[in-house]
Amino acid sequence: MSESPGTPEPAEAPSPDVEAQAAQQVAHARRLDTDDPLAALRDRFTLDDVTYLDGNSLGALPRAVPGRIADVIAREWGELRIRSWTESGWWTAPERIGDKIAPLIGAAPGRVVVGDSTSVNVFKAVVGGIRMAGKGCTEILVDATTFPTDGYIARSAARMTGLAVRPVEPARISDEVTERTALALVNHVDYRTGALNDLPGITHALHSAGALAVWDLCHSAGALPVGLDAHHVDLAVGCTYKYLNGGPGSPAYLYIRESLQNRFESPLPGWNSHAEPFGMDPNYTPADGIVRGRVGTPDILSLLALEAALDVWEDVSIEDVRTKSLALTDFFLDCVALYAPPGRVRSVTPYDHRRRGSQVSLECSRAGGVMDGLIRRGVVGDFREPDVLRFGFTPLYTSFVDAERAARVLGEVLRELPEEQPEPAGDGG
Ligand SMILES: Cc1ncc(COP(=O)(O)O)c(C=O)c1O
Ligand SMILES: Nc1c(O)cccc1C(=O)C[C@H](N)C(=O)O
Repeated sequence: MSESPGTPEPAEAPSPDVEAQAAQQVAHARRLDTDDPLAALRDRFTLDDVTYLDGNSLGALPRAVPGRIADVIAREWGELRIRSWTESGWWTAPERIGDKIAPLIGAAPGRVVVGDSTSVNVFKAVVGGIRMAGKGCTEILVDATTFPTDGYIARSAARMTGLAVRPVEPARISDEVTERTALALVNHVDYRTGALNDLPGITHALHSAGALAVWDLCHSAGALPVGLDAHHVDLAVGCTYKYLNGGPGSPAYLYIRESLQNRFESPLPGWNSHAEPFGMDPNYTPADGIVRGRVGTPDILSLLALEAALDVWEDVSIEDVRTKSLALTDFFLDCVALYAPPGRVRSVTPYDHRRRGSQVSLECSRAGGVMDGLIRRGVVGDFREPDVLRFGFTPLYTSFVDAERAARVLGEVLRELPEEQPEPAGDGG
């Protein structure tokens, strides 16, 4: 113990014992990479010497994207110009690319449409869901731990439709839902802790009370099986710039359960969702099916970059991705336990596989400074207020060597940046 409170203790060097164990861990990581059936996919991404563990915020660049976008710009836009809406398939891209995402989230073709941001799709899903709910409904439930944008949009949607909003922890939703609940909006994986919520169980409980289930898949799509159709989810949204690697600001998607599609009344009924968009009818008639989820002219460059990014998934099973994700996060947690000075970090990500997404979040004092130190040494994760270090594992390109290196460098940074000491207690006078 330090003799003078408030004075940081000198950094401790790792013991020779830890160094020997580290050599063993490196060898183990190499073996795991050699045996990894997904290892070859890493070459399909542009990566460098940096250990990139921030794919849960912005996925890495798939190598196929720049060439595809160069062709879209030079040929489809530069030469074909307006003809590309039909000849290059621009007009139908939102549904076509929706069908490419569909198998990754357990949806049949015709249930996913791509376009707009996640926030805009949350608005469509929540208002569209409220419009389909029973007449006596007076409230919606919102995941109390949600990424903030969902909460902001849900509160605005509720105000517009005259319903109340009740924040509820995901684990309590099944007990809190009542016959007055129109729907619940829940994050599948918590952005801060990486905890995986029980989509089948919560969806079932909502349905038993007559409410709809609306899921935000931003932190699960592309990292683990979702099973939207199998679990009868009503509506879902998600972004494509994290584990789907679509690029900064790539368009989000909306899923509508097949049996609800022709009851879905969009709160943003733009001309692209009209049954006859070129009829120029002043009266609105919604298109059949998932096309109803569209709004206005799609962002073609981003949409086609996403389409090229999704080619990486050809022949990849989401179950294999999940197996690797759990192995990576297990291995990282083991390495952190070995390298981090005792008591300096605490995982807020569940150890139970059934409750874990594809990131590890470590609570740590001076987390912002610790993440700066990691980034300076070439390990990129991120920091979320007030004290969480996040490390995202993208099984398509993250290796076990990455996981070991990140934990080892974390140990070094923690030893160099001693814990904040509590203020000395005053004498009360
Ligand atoms: C769960 C969740 N929902 C929504 C968003 C963002 O929404 P948008 O794509 O509109 O920025 C994020 C991340 O930015 C998120 O983590
Ligand atoms: N969407 C982002 C952006 O436009 C800039 C920076 C970060 C993001 C993110 O995706 C943040 C992310 N959803 C999170 O979990 O914190």
